Amino acid sequence: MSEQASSIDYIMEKASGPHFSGLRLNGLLSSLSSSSSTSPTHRTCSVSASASPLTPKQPFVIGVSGGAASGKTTVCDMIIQQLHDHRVVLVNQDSFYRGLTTAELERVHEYNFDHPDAFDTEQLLDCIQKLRSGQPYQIPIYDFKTHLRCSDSFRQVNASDVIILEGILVFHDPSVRNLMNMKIFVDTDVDVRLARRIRRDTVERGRDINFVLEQYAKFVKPAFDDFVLPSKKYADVIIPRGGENHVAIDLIVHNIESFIYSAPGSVYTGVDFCKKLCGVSVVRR
Ligand SMILES: Nc1ncnc2c1ncn2[C@@H]1O[C@H](COP(=O)(O)OP(=O)(O)O)[C@@H](O)[C@H]1O
Ligand SMILES: Nc1ccn([C@@H]2O[C@H](COP(=O)(O)O)[C@@H](O)[C@H]2O)c(=O)n1
Repeated sequence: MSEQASSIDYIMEKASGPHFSGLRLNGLLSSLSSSSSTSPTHRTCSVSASASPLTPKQPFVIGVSGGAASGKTTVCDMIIQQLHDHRVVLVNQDSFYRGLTTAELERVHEYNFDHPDAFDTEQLLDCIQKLRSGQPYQIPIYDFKTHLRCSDSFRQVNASDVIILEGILVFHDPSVRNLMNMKIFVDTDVDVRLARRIRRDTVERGRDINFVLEQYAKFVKPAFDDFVLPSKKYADVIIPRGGENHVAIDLIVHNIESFIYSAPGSVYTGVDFCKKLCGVSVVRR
């Protein structure tokens, strides 16, 4: 054990006598989180109480929405990196795209991938409900080049402390949205999103520039205005500039950790949380 960790243990043990009542973390954390959520100016560090209350050891569910190429995946990766002491699973809404039929494939230029009906939301809901109740799930694998799902392989996902659900329309369906304990919207300038999309779709997805621009004007932009932007109002936290915004990401991670450490039935103790605040790595019991 490092010198820093052992001295924190010493301080906590010393404080655990008659004075310990002043250090009850559950009370401290709930009062901190309720005070931050009451003021609109502090919304960036509040956590939604909209989902049903967490039961012991139930995973913390985070929804991350925003326009295509806004930086959702990048923000999720940064959160996951910082939560390295915990079991975190990332679920992409993209994995639940319906595979196109032969007739749809023949007229792919006319297919709207940005409409809510393009996703199998029933299956996505089933996935989040199972993961939330601690069961494993086999997530489909979607191929953006063929517009089909892999018929014989899946990504096996196991029980975790935190579930992050990322996608353009994860706030659209109320039954999916209501499973979330925290909702984040990544807010990136429209020109930046389009520039990134052109690069990604031509370089990584092997698409023709004319297809990309036509799809953008016909489907992506209108669907952003009709479905994605209106769902921004459900967000608890709005991150301007996505992954560049380290301050917002640090605040979010801190808030998630305070919930993990104070959840009823948590495997962590108050000492763990104090260690974490002091920058000491905490190992799961
Ligand atoms: N802050 C950033 N600066 C530069 N490029 C970025 C930044 N964030 C994301 N990107 C790039 O933009 C593209 C889309 O980002 P991604 O995180 O996958 O967005 P989304 O998941 O919203 O589609 C990727 O190629 C990624 O590398
Ligand atoms: N076969 C497909 C499926 C989806 N798209 C586009 O992907 C975008 C959403 O993905 P992000 O990772 O950027 O959130 C969406 O705007 C769809 O138009 C596609 O082009 N082809």
